[in-house]
Amino acid sequence: MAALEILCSVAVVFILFYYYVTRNYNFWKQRHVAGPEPMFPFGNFKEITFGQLPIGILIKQYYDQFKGEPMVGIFVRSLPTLIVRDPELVKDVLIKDFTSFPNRGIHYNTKVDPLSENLFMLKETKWRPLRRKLTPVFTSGKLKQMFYLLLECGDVFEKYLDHLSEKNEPIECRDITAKFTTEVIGTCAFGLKTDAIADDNSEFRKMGIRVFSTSFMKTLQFILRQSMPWLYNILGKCMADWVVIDFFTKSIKDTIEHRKQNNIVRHDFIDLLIDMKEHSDNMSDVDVTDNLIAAQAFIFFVAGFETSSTTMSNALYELALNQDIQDKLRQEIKEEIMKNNGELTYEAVKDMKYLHMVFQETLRKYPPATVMFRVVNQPYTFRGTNVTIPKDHRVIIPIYGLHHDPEVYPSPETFDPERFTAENVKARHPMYFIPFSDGPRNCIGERFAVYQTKVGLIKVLINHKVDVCEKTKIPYEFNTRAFILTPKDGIYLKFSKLSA
Ligand code: HEM
Repeated sequence: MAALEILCSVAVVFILFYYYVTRNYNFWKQRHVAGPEPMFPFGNFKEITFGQLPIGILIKQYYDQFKGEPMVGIFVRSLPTLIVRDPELVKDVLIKDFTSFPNRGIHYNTKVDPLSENLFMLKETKWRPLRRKLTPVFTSGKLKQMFYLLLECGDVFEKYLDHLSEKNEPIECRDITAKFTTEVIGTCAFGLKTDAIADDNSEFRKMGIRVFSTSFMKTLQFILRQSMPWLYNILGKCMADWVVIDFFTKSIKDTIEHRKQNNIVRHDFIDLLIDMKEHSDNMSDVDVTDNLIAAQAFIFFVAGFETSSTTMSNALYELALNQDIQDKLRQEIKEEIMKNNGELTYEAVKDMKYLHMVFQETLRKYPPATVMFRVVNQPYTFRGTNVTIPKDHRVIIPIYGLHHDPEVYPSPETFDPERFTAENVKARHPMYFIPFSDGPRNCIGERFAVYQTKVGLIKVLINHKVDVCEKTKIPYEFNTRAFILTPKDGIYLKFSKLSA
Protein backbone atom coordinates (compact mmCIF):
# COMPACT_ATOMS: atom_id res chain seq x y z
CA MET A 1 0.00 0.00 0.00
CA ALA A 2 2.82 2.37 1.01
CA ALA A 3 4.61 1.59 -2.24
CA LEU A 4 1.46 2.43 -4.23
CA GLU A 5 1.13 5.73 -2.38
CA ILE A 6 4.75 6.63 -3.09
CA LEU A 7 4.28 5.70 -6.75
CA CYS A 8 1.15 7.83 -7.02
CA SER A 9 2.90 10.77 -5.33
CA VAL A 10 5.85 10.49 -7.71
CA ALA A 11 3.45 10.36 -10.67
CA VAL A 12 1.59 13.45 -9.44
CA VAL A 13 4.84 15.38 -8.93
CA PHE A 14 6.02 14.32 -12.39
CA ILE A 15 2.72 15.38 -14.01
CA LEU A 16 2.83 18.75 -12.25
CA PHE A 17 6.46 19.24 -13.28
CA TYR A 18 5.64 18.20 -16.85
CA TYR A 19 2.72 20.61 -16.94
CA TYR A 20 4.83 23.43 -15.47
CA VAL A 21 7.68 23.00 -17.99
CA THR A 22 5.50 22.50 -21.06
CA ARG A 23 2.79 25.07 -20.21
CA ASN A 24 4.22 27.54 -22.74
CA TYR A 25 5.10 25.12 -25.55
CA ASN A 26 2.30 26.56 -27.76
CA PHE A 27 3.55 30.09 -27.33
CA TRP A 28 5.15 30.45 -30.78
CA LYS A 29 2.51 28.41 -32.61
CA GLN A 30 -0.15 30.80 -31.29
CA ARG A 31 1.85 33.68 -32.75
CA HIS A 32 2.54 31.88 -36.07
CA VAL A 33 6.29 32.05 -35.56
CA ALA A 34 8.27 29.19 -37.10
CA GLY A 35 10.58 27.16 -34.91
CA PRO A 36 11.83 23.69 -33.95
CA GLU A 37 9.64 21.38 -31.86
CA PRO A 38 10.53 21.66 -28.16
CA MET A 39 11.44 18.55 -26.24
CA PHE A 40 10.51 18.07 -22.59
CA PRO A 41 12.24 19.15 -20.32
CA PHE A 42 14.99 20.91 -22.31
CA GLY A 43 12.88 22.86 -24.80
CA ASN A 44 15.35 23.46 -27.63
CA PHE A 45 18.38 23.69 -25.33
CA LYS A 46 19.25 20.02 -24.83
CA GLU A 47 22.75 20.41 -26.31
CA ILE A 48 23.48 23.37 -24.05
CA THR A 49 22.16 21.61 -20.96
CA PHE A 50 24.51 18.68 -21.63
CA GLY A 51 27.43 20.87 -22.77
CA GLN A 52 27.45 19.29 -26.24
CA LEU A 53 27.61 22.48 -28.33
CA PRO A 54 28.65 26.10 -27.79
CA ILE A 55 25.53 28.25 -27.59
CA GLY A 56 26.29 30.23 -30.78
CA ILE A 57 26.65 27.06 -32.85
CA LEU A 58 23.34 25.64 -31.62
CA ILE A 59 21.60 28.94 -32.38
CA LYS A 60 23.25 28.94 -35.83
CA GLN A 61 21.68 25.53 -36.50
CA TYR A 62 18.23 27.03 -35.87
CA TYR A 63 19.22 30.10 -37.91
CA ASP A 64 20.13 27.86 -40.87
CA GLN A 65 17.16 25.53 -40.46
CA PHE A 66 14.68 28.42 -40.77
CA LYS A 67 16.26 30.20 -43.71
CA GLY A 68 13.91 32.83 -45.12
CA GLU A 69 12.07 33.38 -41.80
CA PRO A 70 12.47 36.81 -40.16
CA MET A 71 12.56 35.18 -36.72
CA VAL A 72 12.65 31.75 -35.09
CA GLY A 73 10.76 30.85 -31.90
CA ILE A 74 12.56 28.49 -29.55
CA PHE A 75 12.30 27.46 -25.91
CA VAL A 76 15.18 27.83 -23.50
CA ARG A 77 13.97 24.93 -21.40
CA SER A 78 10.47 26.29 -20.68
CA LEU A 79 11.11 29.95 -21.58
CA PRO A 80 9.85 31.18 -24.99
CA THR A 81 12.79 32.99 -26.61
CA LEU A 82 12.97 34.59 -30.03
CA ILE A 83 15.95 34.39 -32.39
CA VAL A 84 15.90 37.51 -34.55
CA ARG A 85 17.14 36.54 -38.05
CA ASP A 86 16.19 39.47 -40.28
CA PRO A 87 19.00 42.09 -40.21
CA GLU A 88 16.45 44.95 -40.28
CA LEU A 89 14.77 43.54 -37.18
CA VAL A 90 18.20 43.09 -35.56
CA LYS A 91 18.78 46.77 -36.22
CA ASP A 92 15.41 47.61 -34.62
CA VAL A 93 16.29 45.68 -31.47
CA LEU A 94 19.82 47.01 -31.09
CA ILE A 95 19.42 50.55 -32.36
CA LYS A 96 16.06 51.95 -33.51
CA ASP A 97 13.89 50.52 -30.73
CA PHE A 98 16.60 50.35 -28.09
CA THR A 99 14.27 51.99 -25.55
CA SER A 100 12.29 48.70 -25.56
CA PHE A 101 15.43 46.52 -25.30
CA PRO A 102 17.92 48.25 -22.97
CA ASN A 103 18.64 45.22 -20.75
CA ARG A 104 20.38 41.85 -21.12
CA GLY A 105 18.23 40.30 -18.42
CA ILE A 106 21.08 39.12 -16.19
CA HIS A 107 20.07 38.91 -12.56
CA TYR A 108 22.62 40.32 -10.11
CA ASN A 109 22.82 41.10 -6.42
CA THR A 110 25.64 43.25 -5.09
CA LYS A 111 25.27 41.77 -1.60
CA VAL A 112 25.95 38.34 -3.04
CA ASP A 113 28.72 39.49 -5.41
CA PRO A 114 29.99 43.08 -4.98
CA LEU A 115 31.72 43.05 -8.39
CA SER A 116 28.42 42.43 -10.18
CA GLU A 117 27.61 46.14 -9.94
CA ASN A 118 29.27 46.60 -13.32
CA LEU A 119 28.33 48.09 -16.65
CA PHE A 120 27.64 44.72 -18.28
CA MET A 121 25.19 43.53 -15.64
CA LEU A 122 23.43 46.72 -14.56
CA LYS A 123 19.83 47.43 -15.48
CA GLU A 124 18.83 50.51 -17.40
CA THR A 125 18.26 53.03 -14.58
CA LYS A 126 21.76 52.58 -13.15
CA TRP A 127 23.39 51.60 -16.44
CA ARG A 128 22.47 54.79 -18.34
CA PRO A 129 24.23 57.41 -16.16
CA LEU A 130 27.22 55.11 -15.66
CA ARG A 131 27.60 54.45 -19.38
CA ARG A 132 27.36 58.19 -20.02
CA LYS A 133 30.17 58.79 -17.52
CA LEU A 134 32.35 55.94 -18.77
CA THR A 135 32.01 56.59 -22.51
CA PRO A 136 34.66 59.36 -22.51
CA VAL A 137 37.11 56.84 -21.02
CA PHE A 138 37.20 55.10 -24.40
CA THR A 139 37.44 58.00 -26.88
CA SER A 140 40.20 57.91 -29.50
CA GLY A 141 41.85 60.86 -27.72
CA LYS A 142 42.07 58.91 -24.42
CA LEU A 143 43.26 55.82 -26.24
CA LYS A 144 45.97 57.84 -27.94
CA GLN A 145 47.14 59.04 -24.52
CA MET A 146 47.20 55.42 -23.34
CA PHE A 147 48.90 54.07 -26.46
CA TYR A 148 52.36 54.29 -24.85
CA LEU A 149 51.21 51.75 -22.25
CA LEU A 150 50.13 49.34 -25.00
CA LEU A 151 53.54 49.76 -26.62
CA GLU A 152 55.38 49.14 -23.35
CA CYS A 153 53.50 45.85 -22.94
CA GLY A 154 54.09 45.08 -26.64
CA ASP A 155 57.85 45.49 -26.19
CA VAL A 156 57.93 43.09 -23.26
CA PHE A 157 55.83 40.65 -25.31
CA GLU A 158 58.21 40.90 -28.28
CA LYS A 159 61.22 40.06 -26.09
CA TYR A 160 59.34 37.16 -24.56
CA LEU A 161 58.57 35.81 -28.04
CA ASP A 162 62.23 36.07 -29.06
CA HIS A 163 63.11 34.00 -26.05
CA LEU A 164 60.37 31.41 -26.72
CA SER A 165 61.07 31.00 -30.42
CA GLU A 166 64.73 30.23 -29.69
CA LYS A 167 63.56 26.98 -28.09
CA ASN A 168 62.21 25.89 -31.46
CA GLU A 169 59.23 24.11 -29.90
CA PRO A 170 55.49 24.40 -30.67
CA ILE A 171 54.07 27.42 -28.88
CA GLU A 172 50.59 27.44 -27.36
CA CYS A 173 49.17 30.70 -28.70
CA ARG A 174 46.20 31.04 -26.37
CA ASP A 175 48.49 31.10 -23.39
CA ILE A 176 50.98 33.65 -24.73
CA THR A 177 48.31 35.99 -26.12
CA ALA A 178 46.38 35.81 -22.82
CA LYS A 179 49.60 36.77 -21.01
CA PHE A 180 49.91 39.78 -23.30
CA THR A 181 46.31 40.99 -22.91
CA THR A 182 46.39 40.36 -19.15
CA GLU A 183 49.47 42.57 -18.93
CA VAL A 184 47.77 45.25 -21.08
CA ILE A 185 44.48 45.31 -19.17
CA GLY A 186 46.24 44.93 -15.83
CA THR A 187 48.39 47.93 -16.70
CA CYS A 188 45.55 50.04 -18.12
CA ALA A 189 42.63 49.01 -15.89
CA PHE A 190 44.50 48.44 -12.62
CA GLY A 191 47.55 50.59 -13.13
CA LEU A 192 49.80 47.74 -12.04
CA LYS A 193 52.76 45.94 -13.49
CA THR A 194 51.25 42.49 -13.50
CA ASP A 195 54.32 40.59 -14.78
CA ALA A 196 51.80 38.37 -16.56
CA ILE A 197 54.06 37.92 -19.59
CA ALA A 198 57.34 36.99 -17.98
CA ASP A 199 56.24 35.46 -14.69
CA ASP A 200 54.30 32.19 -14.80
CA ASN A 201 53.23 32.83 -11.21
CA SER A 202 51.71 36.25 -11.88
CA GLU A 203 48.67 36.69 -9.63
CA PHE A 204 46.75 38.49 -12.39
CA ARG A 205 47.30 35.66 -14.84
CA LYS A 206 46.21 33.14 -12.21
CA MET A 207 43.07 35.17 -11.51
CA GLY A 208 42.36 35.48 -15.25
CA ILE A 209 42.54 31.69 -15.62
CA ARG A 210 40.34 31.28 -12.55
CA VAL A 211 37.66 33.70 -13.82
CA PHE A 212 37.33 31.85 -17.13
CA SER A 213 37.64 28.28 -15.89
CA THR A 214 34.46 26.23 -16.08
CA SER A 215 33.23 24.20 -13.11
CA PHE A 216 30.10 22.51 -11.83
CA MET A 217 29.70 25.19 -9.13
CA LYS A 218 29.86 28.00 -11.71
CA THR A 219 27.28 26.32 -13.94
CA LEU A 220 25.01 25.78 -10.95
CA GLN A 221 25.44 29.38 -9.87
CA PHE A 222 24.59 30.57 -13.42
CA ILE A 223 21.48 28.41 -13.71
CA LEU A 224 20.32 29.44 -10.24
CA ARG A 225 20.90 33.12 -10.96
CA GLN A 226 18.88 33.06 -14.15
CA SER A 227 16.17 30.54 -13.27
CA MET A 228 15.63 31.06 -9.52
CA PRO A 229 16.92 34.53 -8.59
CA TRP A 230 15.23 34.36 -5.16
CA LEU A 231 17.24 31.23 -4.27
CA TYR A 232 20.41 32.77 -5.74
CA ASN A 233 19.91 35.75 -3.42
CA ILE A 234 19.97 33.34 -0.46
CA LEU A 235 22.66 30.86 -1.55
CA GLY A 236 24.71 32.93 -4.01
CA LYS A 237 27.12 34.32 -1.40
CA CYS A 238 28.33 30.82 -0.51
CA MET A 239 28.82 29.99 -4.18
CA ALA A 240 30.65 33.19 -5.22
CA ASP A 241 34.40 32.97 -5.78
CA TRP A 242 35.64 35.15 -2.90
CA VAL A 243 39.29 34.64 -3.82
CA VAL A 244 38.63 36.47 -7.10
CA ILE A 245 36.33 39.09 -5.55
CA ASP A 246 38.77 39.92 -2.73
CA PHE A 247 41.76 40.01 -5.08
CA PHE A 248 40.24 42.47 -7.53
CA THR A 249 38.58 44.65 -4.89
CA LYS A 250 41.80 44.95 -2.90
CA SER A 251 43.98 45.56 -5.99
CA ILE A 252 41.86 48.43 -7.17
CA LYS A 253 41.37 50.02 -3.75
CA ASP A 254 45.12 49.88 -3.00
CA THR A 255 45.94 51.41 -6.39
CA ILE A 256 43.51 54.30 -5.94
CA GLU A 257 44.91 55.00 -2.48
CA HIS A 258 48.51 54.86 -3.75
CA ARG A 259 47.71 57.24 -6.63
CA LYS A 260 46.02 59.74 -4.36
CA GLN A 261 48.79 59.73 -1.77
CA ASN A 262 51.57 60.08 -4.30
CA ASN A 263 49.82 62.32 -6.85
CA ILE A 264 50.51 59.84 -9.65
CA VAL A 265 48.96 60.50 -13.09
CA ARG A 266 49.22 57.81 -15.78
CA HIS A 267 46.33 58.66 -18.15
CA ASP A 268 44.98 55.11 -17.79
CA PHE A 269 41.51 53.75 -16.85
CA ILE A 270 42.23 54.20 -13.13
CA ASP A 271 42.85 57.92 -13.52
CA LEU A 272 39.64 58.20 -15.48
CA LEU A 273 37.68 56.21 -12.90
CA ILE A 274 39.10 58.35 -10.06
CA ASP A 275 38.04 61.41 -12.05
CA MET A 276 34.54 59.94 -12.40
CA LYS A 277 34.37 59.58 -8.62
CA GLU A 278 35.55 63.11 -8.00
CA HIS A 279 33.05 64.57 -10.46
CA SER A 280 30.09 62.32 -9.73
CA ASP A 281 27.51 64.98 -10.63
CA ASN A 282 24.85 63.95 -13.18
CA MET A 283 24.95 60.41 -11.81
CA SER A 284 21.27 60.50 -10.71
CA ASP A 285 20.73 57.74 -8.18
CA VAL A 286 24.13 56.10 -8.68
CA ASP A 287 26.38 56.26 -5.66
CA VAL A 288 29.98 56.30 -6.90
CA THR A 289 31.66 54.20 -4.22
CA ASP A 290 35.09 52.53 -4.26
CA ASN A 291 33.21 49.31 -4.85
CA LEU A 292 31.46 50.67 -7.94
CA ILE A 293 34.86 51.75 -9.30
CA ALA A 294 36.36 48.32 -8.55
CA ALA A 295 33.44 46.63 -10.32
CA GLN A 296 34.07 48.69 -13.48
CA ALA A 297 37.81 47.94 -13.50
CA PHE A 298 36.93 44.28 -12.97
CA ILE A 299 34.54 44.18 -15.95
CA PHE A 300 37.13 45.89 -18.17
CA PHE A 301 39.50 43.09 -17.20
CA VAL A 302 36.99 40.27 -17.67
CA ALA A 303 35.40 41.59 -20.87
CA GLY A 304 38.70 42.70 -22.29
CA PHE A 305 41.44 40.13 -21.87
CA GLU A 306 39.98 36.79 -23.00
CA THR A 307 38.02 38.24 -25.97
CA SER A 308 41.08 40.01 -27.36
CA SER A 309 43.54 37.19 -26.68
CA THR A 310 41.26 34.65 -28.36
CA THR A 311 40.98 36.98 -31.34
CA MET A 312 44.78 37.28 -31.52
CA SER A 313 45.20 33.48 -31.37
CA ASN A 314 42.56 32.92 -34.03
CA ALA A 315 44.21 35.47 -36.32
CA LEU A 316 47.61 33.77 -35.85
CA TYR A 317 46.04 30.37 -36.53
CA GLU A 318 44.53 31.56 -39.83
CA LEU A 319 47.74 33.37 -40.79
CA ALA A 320 49.69 30.17 -40.21
CA LEU A 321 47.26 28.31 -42.47
CA ASN A 322 47.31 31.07 -45.10
CA GLN A 323 50.94 32.04 -45.65
CA ASP A 324 50.16 34.35 -48.60
CA ILE A 325 47.93 36.46 -46.32
CA GLN A 326 50.63 36.46 -43.64
CA ASP A 327 53.29 37.66 -46.11
CA LYS A 328 51.05 40.42 -47.44
CA LEU A 329 50.22 41.57 -43.92
CA ARG A 330 53.86 41.60 -42.79
CA GLN A 331 54.76 43.63 -45.85
CA GLU A 332 52.13 46.24 -44.95
CA ILE A 333 53.23 46.38 -41.31
CA LYS A 334 56.86 46.99 -42.33
CA GLU A 335 55.92 49.66 -44.88
CA GLU A 336 53.71 51.61 -42.47
CA ILE A 337 56.34 51.54 -39.73
CA MET A 338 58.97 52.74 -42.24
CA LYS A 339 56.68 55.60 -43.27
CA ASN A 340 56.58 56.65 -39.58
CA ASN A 341 60.36 56.87 -39.26
CA GLY A 342 60.68 53.31 -38.06
CA GLU A 343 58.29 53.85 -35.15
CA LEU A 344 55.09 52.03 -34.28
CA THR A 345 52.73 54.92 -33.62
CA TYR A 346 48.99 55.15 -33.08
CA GLU A 347 48.67 56.65 -36.57
CA ALA A 348 50.77 53.89 -38.16
CA VAL A 349 48.46 51.22 -36.70
CA LYS A 350 45.44 53.20 -37.88
CA ASP A 351 46.82 53.33 -41.43
CA MET A 352 47.32 49.56 -41.71
CA LYS A 353 44.31 48.85 -43.92
CA TYR A 354 45.06 45.20 -44.64
CA LEU A 355 45.61 44.52 -40.93
CA HIS A 356 42.12 45.87 -40.33
CA MET A 357 40.70 43.52 -42.97
CA VAL A 358 42.47 40.53 -41.39
CA PHE A 359 41.21 41.62 -37.95
CA GLN A 360 37.62 41.92 -39.19
CA GLU A 361 37.69 38.60 -41.03
CA THR A 362 39.00 36.95 -37.86
CA LEU A 363 36.09 38.39 -35.86
CA ARG A 364 33.62 37.39 -38.57
CA LYS A 365 34.75 33.79 -38.56
CA TYR A 366 35.38 33.59 -34.80
CA PRO A 367 33.22 36.15 -32.95
CA PRO A 368 34.10 35.67 -29.24
CA ALA A 369 30.51 36.55 -28.26
CA THR A 370 28.43 34.28 -30.48
CA VAL A 371 25.02 35.48 -29.31
CA MET A 372 23.60 38.46 -27.49
CA PHE A 373 20.56 38.53 -25.23
CA ARG A 374 18.02 41.27 -24.77
CA VAL A 375 14.88 41.44 -22.63
CA VAL A 376 11.94 43.55 -23.76
CA ASN A 377 10.66 46.03 -21.15
CA GLN A 378 7.17 46.51 -22.63
CA PRO A 379 4.94 44.59 -25.10
CA TYR A 380 6.62 44.89 -28.49
CA THR A 381 5.40 44.24 -32.05
CA PHE A 382 8.13 43.56 -34.60
CA ARG A 383 8.02 45.96 -37.52
CA GLY A 384 6.19 44.67 -40.60
CA THR A 385 4.84 41.60 -38.72
CA ASN A 386 1.93 40.69 -36.46
CA VAL A 387 4.26 39.15 -33.92
CA THR A 388 3.98 40.71 -30.48
CA ILE A 389 6.05 39.58 -27.52
CA PRO A 390 4.96 40.40 -23.96
CA LYS A 391 7.04 42.40 -21.47
CA ASP A 392 10.03 40.55 -19.96
CA HIS A 393 10.45 38.12 -22.87
CA ARG A 394 13.86 37.39 -24.28
CA VAL A 395 15.33 37.79 -27.73
CA ILE A 396 18.60 36.40 -29.03
CA ILE A 397 20.76 38.12 -31.63
CA PRO A 398 22.52 35.27 -33.46
CA ILE A 399 25.94 36.85 -34.12
CA TYR A 400 27.60 33.57 -35.19
CA GLY A 401 24.67 32.69 -37.48
CA LEU A 402 24.70 36.12 -39.15
CA HIS A 403 28.50 35.97 -39.61
CA HIS A 404 28.30 32.51 -41.19
CA ASP A 405 25.29 33.01 -43.46
CA PRO A 406 26.38 31.43 -46.78
CA GLU A 407 24.14 33.79 -48.77
CA VAL A 408 26.03 36.76 -47.38
CA TYR A 409 29.47 35.20 -46.98
CA PRO A 410 29.93 32.45 -49.62
CA SER A 411 31.99 29.52 -48.24
CA PRO A 412 31.78 30.99 -44.73
CA GLU A 413 34.47 28.66 -43.36
CA THR A 414 37.06 30.06 -45.79
CA PHE A 415 39.24 32.78 -44.26
CA ASP A 416 39.23 35.63 -46.75
CA PRO A 417 40.09 39.19 -45.66
CA GLU A 418 38.94 40.47 -49.09
CA ARG A 419 35.40 40.21 -47.75
CA PHE A 420 36.26 43.44 -45.93
CA THR A 421 37.32 45.71 -48.78
CA ALA A 422 35.44 49.04 -48.56
CA GLU A 423 33.39 47.99 -51.59
CA ASN A 424 32.35 44.61 -50.16
CA VAL A 425 31.50 46.12 -46.77
CA LYS A 426 29.29 48.71 -48.43
CA ALA A 427 27.40 46.04 -50.38
CA ARG A 428 26.33 44.21 -47.18
CA HIS A 429 23.71 45.00 -44.56
CA PRO A 430 25.75 46.31 -41.58
CA MET A 431 24.00 43.90 -39.20
CA TYR A 432 25.79 40.96 -40.89
CA PHE A 433 28.97 42.00 -39.07
CA ILE A 434 28.42 42.81 -35.39
CA PRO A 435 31.23 41.25 -33.30
CA PHE A 436 31.07 44.26 -30.96
CA SER A 437 27.29 44.57 -31.36
CA ASP A 438 25.74 47.93 -32.22
CA GLY A 439 23.58 50.65 -30.70
CA PRO A 440 23.76 52.34 -27.29
CA ARG A 441 24.65 49.11 -25.44
CA ASN A 442 27.40 47.91 -27.77
CA CYS A 443 30.90 47.02 -26.58
CA ILE A 444 32.28 50.11 -24.87
CA GLY A 445 35.83 48.75 -25.21
CA GLU A 446 35.74 48.21 -28.98
CA ARG A 447 38.38 50.80 -29.84
CA PHE A 448 40.65 49.58 -27.07
CA ALA A 449 40.19 45.97 -28.21
CA VAL A 450 41.06 46.89 -31.79
CA TYR A 451 44.35 48.54 -30.81
CA GLN A 452 45.33 46.03 -28.18
CA THR A 453 44.82 43.11 -30.58
CA LYS A 454 46.54 44.84 -33.47
CA VAL A 455 49.60 45.88 -31.44
CA GLY A 456 49.92 42.28 -30.23
CA LEU A 457 49.70 40.91 -33.77
CA ILE A 458 52.20 43.45 -35.09
CA LYS A 459 54.66 42.53 -32.35
CA VAL A 460 54.42 38.86 -33.32
CA LEU A 461 54.56 39.26 -37.08
CA ILE A 462 57.20 41.94 -37.42
CA ASN A 463 60.03 39.56 -36.55
CA HIS A 464 58.48 36.10 -36.61
CA LYS A 465 57.07 33.76 -39.20
CA VAL A 466 54.16 31.73 -37.88
CA ASP A 467 53.59 28.18 -39.16
CA VAL A 468 51.47 25.18 -38.42
CA CYS A 469 53.30 22.26 -36.83
CA GLU A 470 52.64 18.63 -35.96
CA LYS A 471 50.66 19.69 -32.85
CA THR A 472 48.31 22.06 -34.76
CA LYS A 473 44.73 20.78 -34.90
CA ILE A 474 43.15 21.51 -38.30
CA PRO A 475 40.32 22.34 -38.02
CA TYR A 476 40.19 22.78 -34.27
CA GLU A 477 37.21 21.88 -32.08
CA PHE A 478 35.37 24.44 -29.96
CA ASN A 479 35.08 24.31 -26.19
CA THR A 480 31.41 23.45 -25.74
CA ARG A 481 31.10 24.70 -22.17
CA ALA A 482 32.69 28.14 -22.38
CA PHE A 483 30.46 31.16 -23.00
CA ILE A 484 33.10 32.84 -25.15
CA LEU A 485 33.92 30.97 -28.38
CA THR A 486 37.26 29.35 -27.64
CA PRO A 487 39.14 26.27 -28.87
CA LYS A 488 38.71 23.08 -26.86
CA ASP A 489 42.45 22.53 -26.66
CA GLY A 490 45.21 25.01 -27.24
CA ILE A 491 46.30 26.47 -30.59
CA TYR A 492 49.84 25.17 -31.16
CA LEU A 493 51.96 26.94 -33.78
CA LYS A 494 55.63 27.20 -34.68
CA PHE A 495 57.31 30.62 -34.48
CA SER A 496 60.59 31.21 -36.39
CA LYS A 497 62.63 34.36 -35.96
CA LEU A 498 63.04 36.21 -39.27
CA SER A 499 66.44 37.57 -40.19
CA ALA A 500 66.58 41.38 -39.99
C1 HEM B 1 37.81 41.42 -29.45
C2 HEM B 1 37.45 41.94 -28.31
C3 HEM B 1 36.06 42.20 -27.83
C4 HEM B 1 34.86 41.76 -28.35
C5 HEM B 1 34.63 40.89 -29.58
C6 HEM B 1 33.81 42.31 -27.50
C7 HEM B 1 32.45 42.11 -27.71
C8 HEM B 1 31.46 42.58 -26.88
C9 HEM B 1 30.05 42.34 -27.07
C10 HEM B 1 29.44 41.54 -28.21
C11 HEM B 1 29.40 42.96 -26.05
C12 HEM B 1 27.89 42.92 -25.80
C13 HEM B 1 27.23 44.06 -26.51
C14 HEM B 1 25.72 43.99 -26.51
O1 HEM B 1 25.13 43.27 -25.71
O2 HEM B 1 25.11 44.69 -27.33
C15 HEM B 1 30.37 43.62 -25.23
C16 HEM B 1 30.07 44.39 -24.11
C17 HEM B 1 31.02 44.99 -23.32
N1 HEM B 1 32.39 44.99 -23.52
FE1 HEM B 1 33.39 44.12 -25.07
N2 HEM B 1 34.39 43.03 -26.50
C18 HEM B 1 35.75 43.02 -26.67
C19 HEM B 1 36.69 43.67 -25.89
C20 HEM B 1 36.41 44.50 -24.84
C21 HEM B 1 37.39 45.28 -24.09
C22 HEM B 1 38.89 45.33 -24.41
C23 HEM B 1 36.73 45.91 -23.08
C24 HEM B 1 37.23 46.86 -22.01
C25 HEM B 1 38.42 47.31 -21.88
C26 HEM B 1 35.33 45.53 -23.19
C27 HEM B 1 34.34 45.96 -22.34
C28 HEM B 1 32.99 45.69 -22.51
C29 HEM B 1 31.96 46.17 -21.59
C30 HEM B 1 32.20 46.98 -20.31
C31 HEM B 1 30.73 45.75 -22.11
C32 HEM B 1 29.35 46.05 -21.53
C33 HEM B 1 28.87 47.36 -22.18
C34 HEM B 1 27.53 47.87 -21.68
O3 HEM B 1 26.69 47.07 -21.26
O4 HEM B 1 27.33 49.09 -21.70
N3 HEM B 1 35.17 44.69 -24.27
N4 HEM B 1 31.62 43.38 -25.74
